[in-house]
Amino acid sequence: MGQCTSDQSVENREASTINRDIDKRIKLEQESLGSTVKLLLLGAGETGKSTVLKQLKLIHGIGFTSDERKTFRSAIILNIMTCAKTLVKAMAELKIPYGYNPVEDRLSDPQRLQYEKYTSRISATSVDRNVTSQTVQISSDTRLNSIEMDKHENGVSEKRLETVASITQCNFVLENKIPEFARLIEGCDITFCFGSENVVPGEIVEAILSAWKDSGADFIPTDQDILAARILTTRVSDIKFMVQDIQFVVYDLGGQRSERKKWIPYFDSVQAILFLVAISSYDQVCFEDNETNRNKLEVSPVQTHFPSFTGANTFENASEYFSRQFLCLNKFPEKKMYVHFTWATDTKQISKVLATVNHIILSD
Ligand SMILES: Nc1nc2c(ncn2[C@@H]2O[C@H](COP(=O)(O)OP(=O)(O)OP(=O)(O)O)[C@@H](O)[C@H]2O)c(=O)[nH]1
Ligand SMILES: [Mg+2]
Repeated sequence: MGQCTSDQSVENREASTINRDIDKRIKLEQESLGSTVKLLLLGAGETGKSTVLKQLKLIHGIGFTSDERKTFRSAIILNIMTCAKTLVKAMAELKIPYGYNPVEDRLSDPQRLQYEKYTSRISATSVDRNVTSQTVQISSDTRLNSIEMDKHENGVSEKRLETVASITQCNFVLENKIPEFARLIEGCDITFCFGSENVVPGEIVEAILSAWKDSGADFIPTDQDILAARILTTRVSDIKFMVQDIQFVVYDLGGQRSERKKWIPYFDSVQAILFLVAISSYDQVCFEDNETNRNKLEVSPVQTHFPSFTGANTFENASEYFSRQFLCLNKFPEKKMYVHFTWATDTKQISKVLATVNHIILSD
């Protein structure tokens, strides 16, 4: 009995020490939460939320670990291959020859516009839905090794199409297929074909393929390559950083329809929501590059998709119109809404916007 009592008092003492520790931790967390600014990155899929999170890592000096770079490397290769599949299909359907040079070989205007429209949709339609943070992986699978490459083929061939299709249909990257893939699309003007606004812009595809030829599997993506990489978010990730002695925590949530049910628990004690919209997706064309934009606005006038838009079909008018559409949705005038136009993949531009956002939050 005596033994029992003494055991109980030891247990009680231990329990109360643990309780005290827990209370202390909760108090500390509450104190630190008091000076924490919580932000959510929300918006539909492929609007640039994860890109902004990557930018925050760069801007606040956190950067990417070598494991992260390896994951992005796999994602980039898979992105390129998936885009290439669409590209090769488009070239076949529109009868655009390999070796096509957009400057010297003028396509007929309707053919060119149709092609531009087709390739500008690559980002929206052809990204492999299986490229998620969980599934990106490299495999040296040799099942497809027997594919015979038609290296010296000129012009579009069924065989070439089939080869790209088989290389890209797997849910993982066949690393040993990269050099073959590089040869396969050697005949087309990659920069033009991929454009500057697709999931992986042409310049990056070109750089990656040439790096691959030079360094084989040693290719490590740069920060800019990583900003262009597309990995669909299925896991919430966050980043913490300090601004003027205040801790910011930013959550990146998946924007695909199936992911949006995960948003609800994150609304507690949120200071601001950064809601991202891809302005180009009014019909899946790009707004960022002035020259291309203006061409594409001609192909796909805003009024066709938004009949209430009555202004001249210009970039400025359309931007102003979309901004008004969003501001009108605010049902709570005491809650302020600010609209910023930016390009999430451009670190300089995005850091200016984020500085303004921080300023607004801290002065409220
Ligand atoms: N051209 C252009 N591309 C962008 C921009 N922002 C993001 N991208 C690209 O668009 C693709 C999708 O961007 P993400 O940041 O992964 O999109 P997300 O909103 O996180 O998408 P989910 O995770 O599915 O919700 C990536 O390949 C980015 O590089 C932009 O402002 N301009
Ligand atoms: Mg994302």
